[in-house]
Amino acid sequence: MKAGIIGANGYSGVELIRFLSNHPFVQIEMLISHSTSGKNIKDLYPHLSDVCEKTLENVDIDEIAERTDLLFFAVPSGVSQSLVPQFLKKGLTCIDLSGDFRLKDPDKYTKWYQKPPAHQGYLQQAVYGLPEFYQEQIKNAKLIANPGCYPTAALLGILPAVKMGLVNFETLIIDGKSGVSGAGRGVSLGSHFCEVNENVKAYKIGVHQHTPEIEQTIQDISGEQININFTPHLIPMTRGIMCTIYAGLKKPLTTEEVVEQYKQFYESSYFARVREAGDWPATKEVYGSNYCDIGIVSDERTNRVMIISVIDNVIKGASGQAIQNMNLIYGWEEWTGLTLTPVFP
Ligand SMILES: NC(=O)C1=CN([C@@H]2O[C@H](COP(=O)(O)OP(=O)(O)OC[C@H]3O[C@@H](n4cnc5c(N)ncnc54)[C@H](OP(=O)(O)O)[C@@H]3O)[C@@H](O)[C@H]2O)C=CC1
Ligand SMILES: CC(=O)N[C@@H](CCC(=O)OP(=O)(O)O)C(=O)O
Repeated sequence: MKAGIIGANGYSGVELIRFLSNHPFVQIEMLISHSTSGKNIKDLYPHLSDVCEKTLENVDIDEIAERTDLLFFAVPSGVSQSLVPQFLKKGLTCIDLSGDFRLKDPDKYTKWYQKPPAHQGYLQQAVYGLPEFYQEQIKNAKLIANPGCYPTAALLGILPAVKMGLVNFETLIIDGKSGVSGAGRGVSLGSHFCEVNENVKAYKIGVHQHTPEIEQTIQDISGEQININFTPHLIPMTRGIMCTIYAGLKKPLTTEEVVEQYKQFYESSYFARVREAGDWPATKEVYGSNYCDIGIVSDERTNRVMIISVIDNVIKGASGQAIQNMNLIYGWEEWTGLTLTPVFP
């Protein structure tokens, strides 16, 4: 199978190159970039020397459609929606890492992304690429809306409790912390070393674009309307996301009881690892891997459950999950090319 990457010179793009270079059934056919076409990827990223030394190419719809079977879109929201439909019409499978096709309601996209939405038909066609919950739909998809990084960590943490009917939704609070690579390779004041180092900063409180994505998926799984409180923070590390989730329990349960239910729930999910009672995950324990690690505490004093969920934002939060989705579409084992042990220390 021949794959292309649009936005190959960004952080998610180079992670896709790393995984696809090790994938037994995929050949990287084209690396595409609009600002660095003509350059060799190894000159932009020397760590790819001898691994992938392809020249970046321009966006040429007909040529891309002729040479590739599947395209990854590792470009910003607003850009994907102008490109994806042209390739869908030519029969290619499209996996979009941006937020352009995640929200089913175009008005919500306009409100939270402050941009015009993609055409409604494509929003309806897109399958939300969270394999632990939408595996059957993903297998038949032509267009995948790969989840956002915070929603991946938050949803893998809370959705089992939602699906098993353990928690009250009106009390749901999600506190997210992200490493700086979540903002991409582009330079900005917010990701400047002096602004991030020795600092912890909350941002986009109450207006973060991942809020409606988390709400939409919880509503889809539960069938109930919900509004959440979500507060993202930028912290001085390169990779990793931790979401700490607080929810009221419908009936009292011990930590051991909730842990046991989560373990059973994720028994057949390769990439979701549930910790034993009293063991809480840290971002370094999933660094460089496609795992999501989940720790749970039931606070019997407040009758709340607290769930700690960690991922590598560029992998399970972006490129690794995109490869997992590709594997499901092509009928390969979901872990093909993704069985990397986390890098520690
Ligand atoms: N980093 C992360 O942890 C995560 C990222 N994502 C999403 O993945 C996508 C890529 O993110 P990331 O790799 O971090 O971003 P980067 O900023 O590192 O890379 C962005 C890429 O988009 C391309 N690009 C930018 N503007 C345009 C344009 N107008 N037309 C065509 N290409 C363009 C750039 O190429 P060029 O230099 O040629 O302009 C570059 O390759 C985004 O939608 C992001 O939200 C999702 C989850 C997590
Ligand atoms: C640290 C950091 O800045 N993270 C980014 C994540 C953006 C992202 O993944 O964008 P999508 O909307 O395409 O999902 C943010 O919080 O906006």
